[in-house]
Parts: sequence; C-alpha cells; structure tokens
Amino acid sequence: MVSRIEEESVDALSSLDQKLHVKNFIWCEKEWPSLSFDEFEDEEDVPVISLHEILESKKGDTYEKLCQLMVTASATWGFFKLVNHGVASEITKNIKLRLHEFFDLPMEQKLKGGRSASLPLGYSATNPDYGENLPWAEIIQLLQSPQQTLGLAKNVLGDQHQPFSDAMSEYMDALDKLGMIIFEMLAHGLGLPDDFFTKHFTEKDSTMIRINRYPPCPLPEKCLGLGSHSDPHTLTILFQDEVGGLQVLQNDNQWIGIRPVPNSFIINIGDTLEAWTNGRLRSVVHRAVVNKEKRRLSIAYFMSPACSTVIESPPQLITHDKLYVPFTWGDFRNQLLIQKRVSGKTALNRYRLNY
Ligand SMILES: O=C(O)CCC(=O)C(=O)O
Ligand SMILES: [Fe+2]
Repeated sequence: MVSRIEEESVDALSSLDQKLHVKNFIWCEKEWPSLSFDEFEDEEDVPVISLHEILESKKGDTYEKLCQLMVTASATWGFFKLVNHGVASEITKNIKLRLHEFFDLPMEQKLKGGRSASLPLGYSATNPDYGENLPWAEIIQLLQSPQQTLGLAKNVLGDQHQPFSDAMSEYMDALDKLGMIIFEMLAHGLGLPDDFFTKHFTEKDSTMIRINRYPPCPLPEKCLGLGSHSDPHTLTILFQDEVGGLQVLQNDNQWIGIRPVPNSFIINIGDTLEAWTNGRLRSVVHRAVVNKEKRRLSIAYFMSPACSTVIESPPQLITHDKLYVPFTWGDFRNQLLIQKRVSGKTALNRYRLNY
C-alpha cells in the first residue's frame, strides 16, 4: 500500500515539466540505508591528518612522517580528513553562501543553467539518466573551466553573476593547489619522484566539480542522496557541511558514518589512482544518506590528469601481479560518459587483468 508520505509531491526536485512524488525516489530495498545520517562511531572514523607543520616548509622528518601517514590512510581506508590544510575559511564560507543562494532560486531560473543533451554538465534537479533509484539531490556539475562556470553563472544569474563566478573560481583555484600538495605527498610517501602525479595535472581540462544539495527528505529510510559508488577520477577533495550524511563501506561490508569536522576536507582515492598505484591506494565505495529536517551541502572536487595521460603503474609499485592494463584517462573518461551510471567499481573492471 502506498502511504500518504509517498504521495507527497517533491517540488524542490521537480523540473517544470516533471512533477515528482516521494514514491519516485524510493530505492530498491537492498539499498535502503540502515544507518542514519547522524550515527557516528564513538572514536575517530577515518584518520585525521593536519598539514599545519608542513605548509611553510616541507622538508624534514615531519614531512616524511606525514607522507607515510597519508599513504597508509589511503591504502587502508581510501579516505582521510585533512585539517589545517591552508585553504582560508573565508573561501569555503563564501562558496557555501553563494551556492545556497543559487539553489534557493526558483526552479525556472536554475534550469536556465540546465544540462544539455550533448553535455552532461550544468544544473540538474534530478538526474534523468538514472531512470529508477533517483538521487534525492540537486546537482551542479562543471569542468574546472572558467568559461564553463561563467556560462552557467551568466545563464542563470545574468548581470548579477559576479559574486557566484568569483566564489567558484576562487574555490577551485584553492582546491587545485591543495590537490597538488596531496599528490606530491602521496608520491613522496610511495617512494616515487615528487612530481610523479603532478606533472600530469598542468592542463586543468578534465578536473570536475560536483555540488550536491540534498533537501530535507520525508522518507530518508527508503531514499538516498547518492547511491553507493566509488569515484572514478583520481583524487576527490570533498567539502561537507556540518549536517552529516556521508557513509563509507568498510572491509567487513559495514557502513560507517563520517562525522563532519569544521574547516576540514575529506580526501578519498578514486578508481584511476587505485589503478595507477597497482591497487596500493584504494578507491572505496561510499554513499550519501539524507534526513528529515536539514538540507545538506557537499562539494566534490574530482582531480583528473590530462586526457592523454597513460595510467600505468610504475615498476616500484609492481610488488605483486600487475592488476591493470595501461589505459589513458581520456579513454576511461569516454567510457564513463557512455556508461552513464556506475554502481560500485564496475567502470574500472574493464582494465583489470584476469578479470
Ligand atoms: O555528499 C557526499 O557526502 C558525498 C558526495 C559524493 O560522494 C560524490 O559527489 O561523489
Ligand atoms: Fe563520491
């Protein structure tokens, strides 16, 4: 029997020609989250790493130790939290403000920045490609490209676009710099030349940003903000607000909630970096759950190398069987565009040897 809640209409996520009801967002039963958005471990969930001591000078024992810590966290958890990371809190405060202003606009206006058929980028209220298991989220997806950001901003905000455009480009520039620091530390910790990864990130043409805003949901036990997935890219720098909802799948197949920490970023390894390091660093499945009372904002910055970059594990990391055939990021990216939706890490399996 369909309950009254399920009949409720969902105006916040309905495009103009698409009237959606709560029942349209109900996921198949095996995906229903048993852990709610505010359930966390008593102890620390994933490791917390502070860059405080090394932002000024990256030499010495402290740097060595932190690089090792980062590699260990990435190899065991695939996730860690970064504090004292050097990104000014004004930058994150400002982008939060501007993004909420954007999402608070009438649907009609936001849809002026809507995704077009040929490019799966821009604003979307629900992802129409998904068919079933609709994510309970509004999403803005853009390449790290000033032109694309400007395009979206001008289409939606007209001559009022400047504060939004400035906040976005300031945020992306800051995250890009942070990403380079993390890549250098990972390379160093893995015993590779410090620029092993960063040298492939000079063109910013395929790094992407995805902004998720999850409205309050009357039926959070049967809906999901974002279903279980791994990030196909290389490295994700995720900002989440103070609400909570990110959950990570552990080795024992149990979900664990990632407690929000003010002024922190969550870093996770993507499929491409797992392949690049011959499985040493792990890309781990995660999801976002929603809740009845509070809207939630998260911003995922997906770092990607130039499309021509060949993703091939260096000999230093082939200490056991080679797990993946070499592939270019461009090829993988094209596959992702065709495949539309991935559940778990299936996208990477096409390059897996002996699979
Ligand atoms: O909202 C979150 O915490 C998770 C977002 C995420 O995993 C993604 O955008 O890939
Ligand atoms: Fe993700």
